[in-house]
Amino acid sequence: MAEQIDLLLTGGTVVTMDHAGTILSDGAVAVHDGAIVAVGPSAALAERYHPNEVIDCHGCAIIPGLINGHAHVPMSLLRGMVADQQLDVWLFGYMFPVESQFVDAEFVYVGTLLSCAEMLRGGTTTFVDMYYFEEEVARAAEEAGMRAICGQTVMRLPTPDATSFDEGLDRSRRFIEQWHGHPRIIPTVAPHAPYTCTDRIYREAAALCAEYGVPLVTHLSETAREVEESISEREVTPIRYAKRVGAFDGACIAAHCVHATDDDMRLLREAGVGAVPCPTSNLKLASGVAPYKRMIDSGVKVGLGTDGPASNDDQDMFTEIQLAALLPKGISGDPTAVPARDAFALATCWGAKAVHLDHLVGSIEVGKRADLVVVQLARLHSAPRYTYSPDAIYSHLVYSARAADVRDVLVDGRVLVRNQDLVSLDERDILHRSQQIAARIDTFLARRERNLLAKILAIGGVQQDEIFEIQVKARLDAEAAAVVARLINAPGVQITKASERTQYDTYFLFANGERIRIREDHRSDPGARPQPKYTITLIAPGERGELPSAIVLSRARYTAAADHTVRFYREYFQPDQIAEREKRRRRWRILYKEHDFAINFDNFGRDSAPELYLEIKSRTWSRRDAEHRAEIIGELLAIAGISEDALLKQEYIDL
Ligand SMILES: CSC[C@H]1O[C@@H](n2cnc3c(O)ncnc32)[C@H](O)[C@@H]1O
Ligand SMILES: [Zn+2]
Repeated sequence: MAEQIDLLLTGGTVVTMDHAGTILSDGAVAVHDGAIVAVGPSAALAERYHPNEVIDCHGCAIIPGLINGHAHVPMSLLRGMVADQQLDVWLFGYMFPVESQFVDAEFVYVGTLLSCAEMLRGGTTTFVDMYYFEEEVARAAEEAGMRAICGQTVMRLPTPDATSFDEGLDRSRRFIEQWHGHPRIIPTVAPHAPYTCTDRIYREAAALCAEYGVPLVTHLSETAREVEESISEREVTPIRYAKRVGAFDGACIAAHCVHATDDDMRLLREAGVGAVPCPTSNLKLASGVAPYKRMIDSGVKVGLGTDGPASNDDQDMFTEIQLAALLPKGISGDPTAVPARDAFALATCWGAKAVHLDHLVGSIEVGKRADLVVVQLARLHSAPRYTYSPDAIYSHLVYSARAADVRDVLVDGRVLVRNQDLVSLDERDILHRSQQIAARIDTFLARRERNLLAKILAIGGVQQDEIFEIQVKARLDAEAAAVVARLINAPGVQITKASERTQYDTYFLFANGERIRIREDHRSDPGARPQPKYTITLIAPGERGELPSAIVLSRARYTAAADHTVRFYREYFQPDQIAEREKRRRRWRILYKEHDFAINFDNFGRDSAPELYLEIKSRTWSRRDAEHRAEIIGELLAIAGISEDALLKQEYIDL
């Protein structure tokens, strides 16, 4: 008598991705209680089973559900927000500031629903995520019916859901406890990357993963710069560093590994770490092309991911598979480098190993969960079909199939997409809610992009010094030393501090008159700090008035420590013009008539042809006080013997 089962998919080309590479041309898959109970010829299974439901798969391939090994699914709401930037500008200039303003539980929930809808329609059934408010990712993935490893992100910087790492770790523990044991959702913790984490963060995250037997998720060796900085700061590559701080003690999923060295690959293989490059994102952020072939050949468990939709910009695993097949060919000149079958394995059986879920998914085999995808084969862009070679189906799936060819999707035997319609999610409602959130971000960015101060504030650490700066400048001649000596030795002048420094200034000039100065300040006087000091200052034109004697009163300067490179700031602010100045400066801080002033003796020239200037400056919060100080500066000029016609009105950058 025929056995009663839940479901039979029949009449399709079954691409099992099992160890033997079995392909059944008129094949069927029997599903019961969420698991695959038989795989075989359609006729045989039709005889053996009495299914409650039959899905006719003629003209289609039945493939294992695709595995997206690295994603930030809520970031679908940031898709298309900024493009064509390097990783640091993209991340520190746009993602982090916008996330800190807008990412909350609702953002994460709606963004995840949007991604789940997109992924399901494109044949992805499992994804590995790392983001904030990860309990909302888990909730949305659960509602969508998908399988997911959900990593609660931790780092040393404050995040949208935690003000410190300790708070983030507590949150991760609560999240893991809440979801641990769920049949499809694996909760875990995800230290963001070596450059945003400390040894302690990795060690404590690894200990938490060990306690619950869940994989640790992280980013490693995504860009060449990351590797260079890791070597110069820690003397090891990010991958060796991750091993040193315990990230590989249990199961680990390492996103990207684009710049993994041969030694790194050995470490990854020995520790059984899953390496998950993200071809589109790695190209779009110009991070590079992962060494797919060398990683595969050296026995590393390799998977594939989309990365977040803000750097991809879609979550179509068919594109990633195609790129993983094409890129190594283009780079090596060897068309056999990563054959279609291997590329397809990266998103199925090998991908499952890379995310440590190969006991459940990744191939169509008896005993595995019924995560299955039905792909139409006879579309305009993929017709006709050849069958003389067993490999032709891989070529078809890798080079011509697209996400839009996916017809039906099952996870755990439950149909989630039927005839290209989402069963578990309300597509129209998700699109509406997504656009509402994006509209708020759009307004915020439109304002911010027009406002340099807001842009500086967005990257953090700014002191809002809205002050009056009173300053006067004079060009000095051969008598310069005598002029300065007269000034600093004058009766009533008390020197409080003296220093010598070389300053390298880069000015960004904007059409509206605003300026940004990035200063590298090296002190050379005895006892000075050995490290240069980097500052970024916004000099807004603000209210600018001139007092007697060419004394300039400017308002609104905002200064912060400059944590990024000049290149970062250039790409982030996109100035209309750039100018550079180098000067040697002797500076005396003096007290005169109970007010403090800075006397700067500046040399822009070479020793053989010095270009000498004297600057007298002071700062205050009050306009009235500024005017009073301007009068005192007039007295100091008289003491120095500087006549009115030696005074300059311009800033150095304008001279
Ligand atoms: C770990 S998710 C949280 C955090 O990571 C940022 N992010 C997204 N994609 C990348 C990437 O490719 N490299 C580094 N960081 C990335 C995202 O904006 C979130 O803030
Ligand atoms: Zn990522």
